[in-house]
Amino acid sequence: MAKPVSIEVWNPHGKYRVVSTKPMPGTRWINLLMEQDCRVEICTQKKTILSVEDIIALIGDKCDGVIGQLTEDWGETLFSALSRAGGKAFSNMAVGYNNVDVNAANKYGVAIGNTPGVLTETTAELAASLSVSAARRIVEADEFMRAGLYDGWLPNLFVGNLLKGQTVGVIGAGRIGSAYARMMVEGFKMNLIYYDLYQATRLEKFVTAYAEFLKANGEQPVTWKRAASMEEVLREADVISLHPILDKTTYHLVNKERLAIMKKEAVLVNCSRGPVIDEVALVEHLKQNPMFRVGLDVFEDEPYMKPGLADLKNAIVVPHIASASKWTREGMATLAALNVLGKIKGYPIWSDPNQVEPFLNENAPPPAASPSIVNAKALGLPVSRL
Ligand SMILES: NC(=O)c1ccc[n+]([C@@H]2O[C@H](COP(=O)([O-])OP(=O)(O)OC[C@H]3O[C@@H](n4cnc5c(N)ncnc54)[C@H](O)[C@@H]3O)[C@@H](O)[C@H]2O)c1
Ligand SMILES: O=C(O)[C@H](O)CO
Repeated sequence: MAKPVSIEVWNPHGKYRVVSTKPMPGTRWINLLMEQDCRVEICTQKKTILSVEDIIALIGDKCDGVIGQLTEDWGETLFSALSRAGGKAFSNMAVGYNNVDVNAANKYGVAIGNTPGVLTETTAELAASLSVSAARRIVEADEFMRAGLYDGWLPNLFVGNLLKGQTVGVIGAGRIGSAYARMMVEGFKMNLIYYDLYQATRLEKFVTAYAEFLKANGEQPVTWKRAASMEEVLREADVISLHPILDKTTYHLVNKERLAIMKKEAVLVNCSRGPVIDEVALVEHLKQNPMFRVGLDVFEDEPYMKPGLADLKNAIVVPHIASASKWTREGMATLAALNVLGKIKGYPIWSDPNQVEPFLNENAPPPAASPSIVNAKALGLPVSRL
């Protein structure tokens, strides 16, 4: 039997019981739920990653919906517990939902929400920051200064890579991959090569138009290419950023063999999910190739790093903060709450989960719809006509 968990309660007499497994930024999400007759219970347990047993205790005997986190294992056990408690909806406060067994949710008729769009630019900005920081050795240089080692300008001090005119490679050119590509192409005048299962038409159009603009101004135009294979990107690009979803097809997408075909001075950035890279192979590659650099926001066995990674100067490591801007995190909380609320209230599903702005406007009530339910089709949920 799991120990009781500590909770904070809002609107104790609300008709519907909604549980959030973590305190989330902002108060709009709480207010929106309370306004619609929800009693909101927030787990305040001082434990970063809740176990399945902790969450079962939180769900209790009656629970209409749960807002959860990407660190939690939402599978058969939790969906059956939620269903027994009368629950109809679960939403991750994240766009990625590789921690959720959607088939198990379908079996119990539980709608699964995620939070796309609101974190696209914030995440792409961190990927761009890691790219520049790795290319220009910013973290190493900062540590050097703080250690009191700087005793004057030197021609060879922390020499890194120029981005302008080099090639940026994007693997997974969806929402975030495309936003990142635009930042690197427009901001640093890099050429683009990308690999995705689908054609990124809007991205291609953007780069074409930007190239024409540069040409008209007498500057060298940028170029783009959709690669036929991932290997082509790895071979040709100087900076490579990974932005696919994590599934069976992307697990260890970057492995020992693929690292070996990359340029010796390439920069590799990962703001997707840790297991997309074989981290043991990466540590070995970094040791053998000191001019190869990485910027990592995510790790294979989060919160842990593979042995040796933390000692390497050619690795920049940050703790899964790519979506951590105030506006984005508050927006993620709002979207997650509205996903759960929408299902409880029997609202339809928003027709385009890429266009979630109407839900984020603080000056107007949100549309009567769930912003993004990933198993809407499987559950036969109606789509909003708004
Ligand atoms: N580090 C963070 O804090 C953070 C923040 C946001 C998102 N993410 C991760 O980023 C992922 C992408 O988010 P998004 O909003 O851009 O999603 P998206 O669905 O818009 O983009 C994912 C892209 O990956 C492509 N893809 C899928 N399988 C592929 C394969 N085998 N090879 C190449 N491409 C493949 C898809 O076609 C799609 O274009 C999320 O699933 C999440 O895991 C991480
Ligand atoms: O998938 C996501 O949304 C991230 O990992 C957290 O923002």
